[in-house]
Amino acid sequence: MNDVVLRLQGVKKTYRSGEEAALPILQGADFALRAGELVALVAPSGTGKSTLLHLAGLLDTPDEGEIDVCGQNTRGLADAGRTALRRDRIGFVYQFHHLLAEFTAQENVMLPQMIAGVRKADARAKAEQLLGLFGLGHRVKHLPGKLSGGEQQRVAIARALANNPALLLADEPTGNLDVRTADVVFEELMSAVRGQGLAALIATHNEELLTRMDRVITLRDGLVVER
Ligand SMILES: Nc1ncnc2c1ncn2[C@@H]1O[C@H](COP(=O)(O)OP(=O)(O)OP(=O)(O)O)[C@@H](O)[C@H]1O
Repeated sequence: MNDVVLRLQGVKKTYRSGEEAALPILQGADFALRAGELVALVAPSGTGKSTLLHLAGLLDTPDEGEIDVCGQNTRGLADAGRTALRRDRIGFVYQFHHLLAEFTAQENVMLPQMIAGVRKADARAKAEQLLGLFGLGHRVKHLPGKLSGGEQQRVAIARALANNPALLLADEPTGNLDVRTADVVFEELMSAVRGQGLAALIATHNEELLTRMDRVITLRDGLVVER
């Protein structure tokens, strides 16, 4: 069985803007992530962590190289195909929660499901189940502005898991929280990922959490290397 959920081969990405010198970030990156694997991406600021996550999440396209998600090659995939693959297979968690302020916690978790065509009652039940998993059963009707930072980030994680993705990508998911809350939320994120057998690639600066990951990778000279 091919259980590789994400594969990058020879991925290159250079930023070019106007008169400025071209900025080569990824220069032939290779990486494979298997189902059930939890991998940390730890690298100095500006070396391309977000770039790598955006490419893996099909939010941007490489200049060269191949990116496969769940065995599907994404080169030449039209926008609609990329959007569908992203919606159905990939969950994203960012440093800042990006919840919709005018929707309740529950509605925020329902939304991606309804976009994917899930019936409203089922989306609501799934949202309740996920929010319960993150200890927010009593907060489902709250607007994001009425939740603490840690609670907001838990809702964002629940939203990322709502469509049962095969791949979770997280960019400093607890970077905006105080140390103690960050540890608790990170722990919950990891147990949800493990519980659902997902593959996860998580960019983090938190060295203490790394012992609980399966592998740690870094970026060196535009390449992915094991740390
Ligand atoms: N859209 C863009 N256009 C031009 N340059 C960009 C663009 N996005 C990122 N960069 C530059 O590419 C480099 C890598 O950025 P990236 O955000 O991937 O780094 P990072 O490792 O995630 O950094 P940090 O840890 O600080 O978030 C940086 O120097 C950044 O300024």
